[in-house]
Amino acid sequence: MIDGPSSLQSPQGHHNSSPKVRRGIGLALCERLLTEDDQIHLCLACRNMQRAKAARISLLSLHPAADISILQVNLGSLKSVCQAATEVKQRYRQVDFLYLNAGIMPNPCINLKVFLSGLFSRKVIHMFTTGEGLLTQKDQITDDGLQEVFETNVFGHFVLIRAIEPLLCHVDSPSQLIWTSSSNARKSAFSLLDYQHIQGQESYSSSKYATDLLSVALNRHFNQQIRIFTNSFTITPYNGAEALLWLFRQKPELLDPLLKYHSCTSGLGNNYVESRKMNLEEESSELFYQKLLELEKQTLKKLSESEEEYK
Ligand SMILES: NC(=O)C1=CN([C@@H]2O[C@H](COP(=O)(O)OP(=O)(O)OC[C@H]3O[C@@H](n4cnc5c(N)ncnc54)[C@H](OP(=O)(O)O)[C@@H]3O)[C@@H](O)[C@H]2O)C=CC1
Ligand SMILES: CC(C)=CCC[C@@H](C)[C@H]1CC[C@H]2C3=C(CC[C@]12C)[C@@]1(C)CCC(=O)[C@@H](C)[C@@H]1CC3
Repeated sequence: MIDGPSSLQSPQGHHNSSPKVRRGIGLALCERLLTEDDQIHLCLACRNMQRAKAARISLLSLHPAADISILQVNLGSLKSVCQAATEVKQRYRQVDFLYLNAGIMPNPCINLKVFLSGLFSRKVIHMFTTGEGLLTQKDQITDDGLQEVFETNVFGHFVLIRAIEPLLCHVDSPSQLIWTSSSNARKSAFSLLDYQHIQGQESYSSSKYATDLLSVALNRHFNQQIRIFTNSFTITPYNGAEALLWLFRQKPELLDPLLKYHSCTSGLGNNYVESRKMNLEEESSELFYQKLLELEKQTLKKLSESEEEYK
């Protein structure tokens, strides 16, 4: 099984030999999965090996008998994604659960006007749970020539899924693909004509809506995977992992691919999962899927040509 990257960081943010564990949803999920069943094999796919090792040590301190391995992957680099996929195919015959957890929101900037008017309106709870229209981000371009938020949150995952497809599609024991979206996903922030969100300033909202769209198309094409979402601004990573853990226990064939599963916390602090219909059309999901197949073809060709040049 592969988990999304763990969230670990040294106290000052730079990497040293013993980084402090920064607890994100990925690590909280691993802890909860092992508490549920410590016989599973966990593979932590992380971009930073120091943090991955520290995450492994932290998990082993709680579950000494656990079987945990690590793998390097930077989702913002197609070369790294392809190398990771090759490594996965060498190591495993099947992946039962693929949790796609990594997601970035670089340089967030709060719109104070929207925040203050939201604070004194009836939409205050909606604002705090979805952050709708509250934040803008400054995106940048990766070495692959793609928008960083799009490549990290969407395209890197997409290429990885497709590259390890043979390990996911076993007829007798289908795999589950669980992809973390957000309640910040917004249709109006996304455009099929600008799916990388080059022109706007809400790349995070756009990328999470793209995740929702893709999950529907992936489900249609593979019919074995499911998609998930972590709701609202999570008070703790433990709460944020609620829906992810709940999905671990579900039979995928009983889940509706047009629903999103939200991790929620009540006023009394109890966690629960709520499903809500996604605001999307299946035709758009298919169109987007086809566009990504085309982009994958182009970018992988460019990558292999540049690798040939360096030989
Ligand atoms: N926190 C919240 O309120 C909510 C979060 N979400 C979503 O949940 C997911 C996890 O969020 P959370 O735990 O809060 O966030 P964190 O920032 O704590 O964790 C995100 C993880 O993604 C990893 N990552 C970032 N970029 C890359 C990359 N290029 N390649 C590989 N891994 C990468 C980071 O690795 P590294 O340790 O190297 O930085 C980090 O471990 C995200 O997808 C987020 O969008 C959704 C709704 C609400
Ligand atoms: C300036 C003061 C006093 C408060 C600002 C609060 C915001 C920083 C905060 C309110 C709602 C939050 C939120 C998110 C980020 C931080 C807020 C805007 C997210 C956008 C984080 C990532 C997600 O995926 C969303 C679900 C969150 C929605 C709510």
